[in-house]
Amino acid sequence: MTPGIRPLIAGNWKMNGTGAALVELTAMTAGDFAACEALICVPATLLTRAKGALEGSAVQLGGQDCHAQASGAHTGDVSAEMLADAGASHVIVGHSERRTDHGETDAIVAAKAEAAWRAGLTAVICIGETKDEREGGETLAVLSRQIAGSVPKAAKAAGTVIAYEPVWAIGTGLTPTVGDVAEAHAHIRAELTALLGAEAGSMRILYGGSVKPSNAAELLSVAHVDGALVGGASLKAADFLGIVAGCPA
Ligand SMILES: O=C[C@H](O)COP(=O)(O)O
Repeated sequence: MTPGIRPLIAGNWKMNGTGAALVELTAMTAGDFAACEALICVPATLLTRAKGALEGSAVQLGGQDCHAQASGAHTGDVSAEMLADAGASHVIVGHSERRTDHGETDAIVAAKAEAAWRAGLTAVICIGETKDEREGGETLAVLSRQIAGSVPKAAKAAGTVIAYEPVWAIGTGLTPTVGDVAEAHAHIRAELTALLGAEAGSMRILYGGSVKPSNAAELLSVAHVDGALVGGASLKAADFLGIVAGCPA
């Protein structure tokens, strides 16, 4: 936690969910969000129906990626403006699965963050080291490089969230030690401050990678951990709300 920052618990459904999954969203709306903000990033095919399911609730809606351009000949892509039109308030950019599966570079991620702001969306910019990079002692250097390349200098706390996701912790059940999380988040805050100045002090830094109800409270108690980006455990309302319950009161 960072004093003065309200935590954000963000779910990322990845390529999961058809209309039948909307019952989980409806169930999430009954949660107690007194201690945090909540966000669910659904597949693009579900955005409009998810907007309906979340109507009137505190749970915000996000997309999982956007193209850097507003429109044009980019078959299969979705622009930030389209996400906003469908009811999204946030979009994830630079998730490691996009960086790996689609060859997204830091420069592409930065362009997507700027596209998100152009459309009035909050950009959730993902960074994180691979297993090989960690074992090679390169974690902090990788984070520095990704921040320098993926976070535009115009980033404002109101429209930007940083998500630290060690790639080797995603979907594996493995998590870094609390000490390792604390070191990484403190380093990210320092690098953001060097890049953005005072604006960085109120920018949320989320932790992602095998967050579940049983470890949420411990992870969320670490300094500079201002919420979580949750994959698998965001697919079921009971698990997601169990993580929300881990937010310090
Ligand atoms: O975007 C979410 C992350 O990739 C974490 O996924 P996970 O919670 O399934 O490990």
